[in-house]
Amino acid sequence: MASGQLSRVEALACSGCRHACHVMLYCDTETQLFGRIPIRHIILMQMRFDGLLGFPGGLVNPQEETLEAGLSRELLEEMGVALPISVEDHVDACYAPASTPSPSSRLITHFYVRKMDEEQIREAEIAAASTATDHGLEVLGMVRVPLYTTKGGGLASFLSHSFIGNARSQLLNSLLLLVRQPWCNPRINYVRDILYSLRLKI
Ligand SMILES: O=c1[nH]cnc2c1ncn2[C@H]1C[C@H](O)[C@@H](COP(=O)(O)OP(=O)(O)O)O1
Repeated sequence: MASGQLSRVEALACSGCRHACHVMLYCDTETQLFGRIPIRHIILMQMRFDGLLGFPGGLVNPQEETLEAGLSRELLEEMGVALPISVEDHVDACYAPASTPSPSSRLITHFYVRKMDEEQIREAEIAAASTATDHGLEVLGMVRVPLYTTKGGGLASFLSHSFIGNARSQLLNSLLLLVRQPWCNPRINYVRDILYSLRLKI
């Protein structure tokens, strides 16, 4: 485990720590941009009220509910859909940079990754812009991550925006996990190629 990272159990053992849970929802897709650029995956992020990009989710109090139940509750508010999140979807927990001198009140950010069907992703996008109570308030809109390069743009441009907390590294680490899955289609090596071409440390 990399330094600063915690297991779910270690994170929950921190008495007094605050916990934030966020999730990367994604699916495979056959659709092509301009009918020729494969999109391959739809990965959902959101434009937050503060103008920063992040993943759906929020603060959870483990004294009152499980991390996963709290994350599902946040998803209902932000995306208008009740998506069950399980412990198996938990991929990472780490301390957020300290904003207070007291280590016991530090924020731990938990990250989940959940694969869905394309139909479910599309339904969630529609609900997020229609029935979600946070729409236009805490959440200005869902955005898809462009997983390709275009002349002067694509993933590189997306990554040059401002992200909340460690959301940018959560995205990059998840992309790398995605390409390392044994079941992964070799086509997906394009992600590794893109990250190399961006000279990102991977
Ligand atoms: O996407 C994220 N990745 C990592 N950390 C994040 C992300 N979004 C927010 N955060 C951090 C920074 C925030 O202060 C806390 C709480 O998150 P937030 O979503 O703003 O919580 P509420 O909706 O206010 O419950 O987590």
